[in-house]
Amino acid sequence: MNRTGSPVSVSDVDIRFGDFVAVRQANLDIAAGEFVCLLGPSGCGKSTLLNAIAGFVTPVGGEVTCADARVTGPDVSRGVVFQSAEALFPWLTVRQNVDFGPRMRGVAKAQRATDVDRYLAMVGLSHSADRFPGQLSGGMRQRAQLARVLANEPSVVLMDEPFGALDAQTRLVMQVELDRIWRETGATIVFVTHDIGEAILLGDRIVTMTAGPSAAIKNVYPCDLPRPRDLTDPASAALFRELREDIGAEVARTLQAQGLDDGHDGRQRPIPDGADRKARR
Ligand SMILES: Nc1ncnc2c1ncn2[C@@H]1O[C@H](COP(=O)(O)OP(=O)(O)OP(=O)(O)O)[C@@H](O)[C@H]1O
Repeated sequence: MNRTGSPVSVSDVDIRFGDFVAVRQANLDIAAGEFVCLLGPSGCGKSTLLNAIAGFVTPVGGEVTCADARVTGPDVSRGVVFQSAEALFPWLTVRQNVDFGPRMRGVAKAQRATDVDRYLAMVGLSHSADRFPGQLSGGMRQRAQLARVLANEPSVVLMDEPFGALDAQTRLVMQVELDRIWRETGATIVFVTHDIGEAILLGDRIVTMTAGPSAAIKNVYPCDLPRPRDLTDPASAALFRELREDIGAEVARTLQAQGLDDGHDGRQRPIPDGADRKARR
């Protein structure tokens, strides 16, 4: 990739949908080349904040800047990888999907061929270049989506639960691969997830959000554990517990607001004696 990562700045951002306040007063400075994970309970506003950075959603207050330029709409310099691989064009092969952006941008054919081969190799899809998306597994489709985004040489890659629909084993492989690809490209990555382990495996910083409506940035956890990371090492396990308490408190607030409070506070409780034990086996 020719471009290096760009810094992103979210300043006093308020986002509304009609009367509904989705995000309020969000502030976050992301350094060039940093990997930041946005973590929070379902429906809190992670995707909404990511969409504001992408330029799909316009804040009603504050601003988002990328490389010091105000974000006013989508741009190829900020590539988005979605959870659903339906973002791929089903009528094009993997190679044609990856080639699409550079072709639209008028990159010369010979250059495109070299670049597309490079990105397909980077995501481990060289052998499937001539297959159609419908002929790929879920993990392969997400690799293809990532290659298609990288082919546009973005300085910022925005990922919205990209591995959320994958089985646990494939997800683990993809997390390791993404860690490697991020280091190879130097892109800034903002990654939305509700999976605490995934955030610890990937993030330089983990940003938690409060439950919505009016979601706010709650805490920022620096994570400088050596890579590749191991969730079973004591430092990771301690961070996992801290994050579980943080997110658990927000889940409890959501349940309370919905009148569904079960006393859940993010802490592990002992398994009660009796019949309940059977249900948990
Ligand atoms: N286009 C929209 N119009 C109206 N409300 C919206 C719109 N997009 C999102 N919302 C609302 O904003 C809130 C935040 O949604 P968002 O998708 O950002 O949450 P999330 O944290 O990404 O959730 P999940 O983890 O379940 O994907 C939700 O209450 C949602 O219903």
